[in-house]
Amino acid sequence: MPTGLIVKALSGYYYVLADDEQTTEAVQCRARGIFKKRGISPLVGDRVVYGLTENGEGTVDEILPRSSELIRPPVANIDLAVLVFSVTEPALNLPLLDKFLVHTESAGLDTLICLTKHDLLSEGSSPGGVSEELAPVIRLYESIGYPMLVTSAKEGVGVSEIYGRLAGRIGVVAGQSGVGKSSLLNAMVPGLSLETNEISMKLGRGKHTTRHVELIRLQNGGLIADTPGFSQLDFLQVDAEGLSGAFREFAPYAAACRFRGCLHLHEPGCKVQEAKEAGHIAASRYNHYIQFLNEIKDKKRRY
Ligand SMILES: Nc1nc2c(ncn2[C@@H]2O[C@H](COP(=O)(O)OP(=O)(O)OP(=O)(O)O)[C@@H](O)[C@H]2O)c(=O)[nH]1
Ligand SMILES: [Zn+2]
Repeated sequence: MPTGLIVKALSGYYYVLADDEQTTEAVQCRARGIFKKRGISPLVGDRVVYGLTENGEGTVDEILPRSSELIRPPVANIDLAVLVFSVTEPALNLPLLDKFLVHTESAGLDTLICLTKHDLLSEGSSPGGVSEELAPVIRLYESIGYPMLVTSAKEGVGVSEIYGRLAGRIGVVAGQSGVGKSSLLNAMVPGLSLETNEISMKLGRGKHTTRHVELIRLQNGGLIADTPGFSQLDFLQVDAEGLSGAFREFAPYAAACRFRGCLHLHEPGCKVQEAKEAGHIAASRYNHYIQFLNEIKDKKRRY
C-alpha cells in the first residue's frame, strides 16, 4: 500500500501527496469510515497509508503516528514554528513572544524567531546590520537557545534564511495580526500571493477570511502551511508545572529549588528567584512567567 502526506483538507476530501517521487499531483481521497467511528480525523500534515479506488480517487486507510499536533491551525507533524514579530508597527511584543515559546516548547516544536520589518528601523543600524535597540533582545533569546533572524519582506532580507531552515521539514508561521506573516510567505514562495493587509483593506474585505489550510511545497523538499498560523494563544493545555518547564533557562536552577514542585514565586530556597536576582535569568522572562502563572491560576478558578 502506498504512503503519502496529506497536504490539503477540503470539503471532506484529503489530498495526499505520494511519497514516491514520480507522482506530483496530490490524490483526492476520502477517509475510511473507521476513523469517524473512532472519533479521529486525518489532519493536514498526517503521513498516511492510502489506497487507490477505480474512479481514480483514493481512500485514507491508516494514519501513521504523529510527532506533533496543533489545534490552531490544525496541522500534524510540524517540525518548525516560524514565530514572526515586527520590530515596529506593531511594536515588538515580548510578552507574546514568551507566550508563543511556552506553546512551542510544550508542543515539542522547534522554533525560529523572525524579527521583521527591520527596514523600518533604519536609524541607528548599519547597512545590513542589526539596529542597536534590537541587539539585547537578540542576545537574550540566543543565549537561551532560540535561533533569531532579522528580516524584511519589503527588502527581501532574511527570506532565503527562513527558506533554508525549512528544507525537508514542515513549517507553520505564527504571529499577531499585521506583523507581516503573509508578506514573508509571499516573498518566500513565488506565485503564492496571499492577501496581505494592504490588499484586503483596499478591496474593503474583512480581515481573517476563513480559509482552508494547505501545505505548500518548497523546492528544497520543505513544506509550509499557507495560513498565517495562529495569532493568539491561551493556555488551554499548559499547567503550572508545564509552564515552568517551558522556560528552558529555568531548568538548571529549578532542579536545585528546595521544594519539589516549587513554582518559583515566594518559596524559600528557590534557586530560580535567586538566579533572577543575580541576573542569570532575565527579569523580563521571569516576569512573564509570573504573569502566565497567574493566567493559568485564574483560568482554573473560573472553570
Ligand atoms: N516596511 C515594511 N512593511 C511590511 C513588511 N512586511 C509587511 N509589511 C506591511 O505590514 C502590513 C501587514 O502585513 P501582512 O503580511 O498582511 O501581515 P500579517 O501578519 O499576514 O497580517 P494578518 O493577515 O492580519 O495576520 C502590510 O501593510 C505590509 O505591507 C516589511 O518587511 N517592511
Ligand atoms: Zn523555585
